[in-house]
Amino acid sequence: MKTYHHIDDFKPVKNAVVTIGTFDGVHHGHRKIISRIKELADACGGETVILTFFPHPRMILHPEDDSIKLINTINEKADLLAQLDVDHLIITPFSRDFSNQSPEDYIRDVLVSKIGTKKIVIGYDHRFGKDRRGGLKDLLQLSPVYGFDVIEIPEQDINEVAVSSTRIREALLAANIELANQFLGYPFFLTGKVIRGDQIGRQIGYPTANIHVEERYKLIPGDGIFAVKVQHDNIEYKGMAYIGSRPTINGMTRNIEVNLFDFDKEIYGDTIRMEFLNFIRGDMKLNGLDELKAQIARDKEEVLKRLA
Ligand SMILES: Cc1cc2nc3c(=O)[nH]c(=O)nc-3n(C[C@H](O)[C@H](O)[C@H](O)COP(=O)(O)O)c2cc1C
Ligand SMILES: Nc1ncnc2c1ncn2[C@@H]1O[C@H](COP(=O)(O)OP(=O)(O)O)[C@@H](O)[C@H]1O
Repeated sequence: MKTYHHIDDFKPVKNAVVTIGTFDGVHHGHRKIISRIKELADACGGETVILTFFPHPRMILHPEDDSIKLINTINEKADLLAQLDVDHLIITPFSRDFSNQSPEDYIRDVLVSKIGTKKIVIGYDHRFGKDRRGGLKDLLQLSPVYGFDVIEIPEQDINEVAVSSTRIREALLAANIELANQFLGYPFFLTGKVIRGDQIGRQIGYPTANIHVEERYKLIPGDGIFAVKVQHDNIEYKGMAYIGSRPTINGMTRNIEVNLFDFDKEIYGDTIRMEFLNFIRGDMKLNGLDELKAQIARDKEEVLKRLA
């Protein structure tokens, strides 16, 4: 898959089969749409193109605004789409200029001239152009003029996509990993850098790599203890993760930490990827470090059972 960080970097391709959307999560519903464009492209010897928008204007205008939470970072999304063998991913900033184009200009300049659209697969309710004035109707009207086909994704499929995204976000926020993963069709994951913590972990025999996720818009699951798989330096480890504010030691910050099994290396500054597989239990305020240590030992047994 080729990725372009601006629409202007893309050179129109022959027989572009295009779809447009956010594709947050790249879940079951999204995969169905992607299968559709791949089938259409195969049938006409064309190439699949996904047009997605990033960053959201709210992120640029209000960088301190933390309210946007997404299942995937833009890089994670690109990786997931690459795994699905999409040919081209165009990531374009949702700038004022871009959104101020009239529907007609958008169709002619972006879809036809810049992308070379021959077929567009689009949700029944998709809106574009200034004040979101453009829609399916405009595409259908102009399709004979510019020689492309419009394939509508019916309401039922679009609703399924929206419902899945909402359910996944809600499930993750409620630490219901199994349900989120069921909707996603793959284990939810995050990626971050290992930073220094209070170095209490090693004192109780469970060192934990504290993970800093750079993208503030990445959705972090609700508090709890999780069975995880961690990739570090192309090796996969089993482990147990903790998300919470460490009430036992009156922690001040919400941490993402992981104790890796059969591992004993200093990895500060390294990047790790963590896949969430099971929820084990909720966060608790234990009575001192000895109780915490005993509880973590029980957690480990439970995690090993789940990951067996
Ligand atoms: C499997 C596991 C379960 C944990 N459960 C709790 C808990 O229930 N309550 C709590 O306050 N901290 C819990 N912690 C977090 C510990 O308090 C934390 O790892 C410890 O303070 C070390 O922090 P440090 O990495 O900053 O040194 C848990 C950690 C792990 C790895
Ligand atoms: N099995 C392990 N799991 C996680 N981190 C480990 C492990 N073994 C060694 N480490 C190292 O120890 C660090 C965690 O130790 P800890 O005492 O909890 O310190 P900190 O509070 O700085 O995280 C990790 O960042 C990593 O560099």
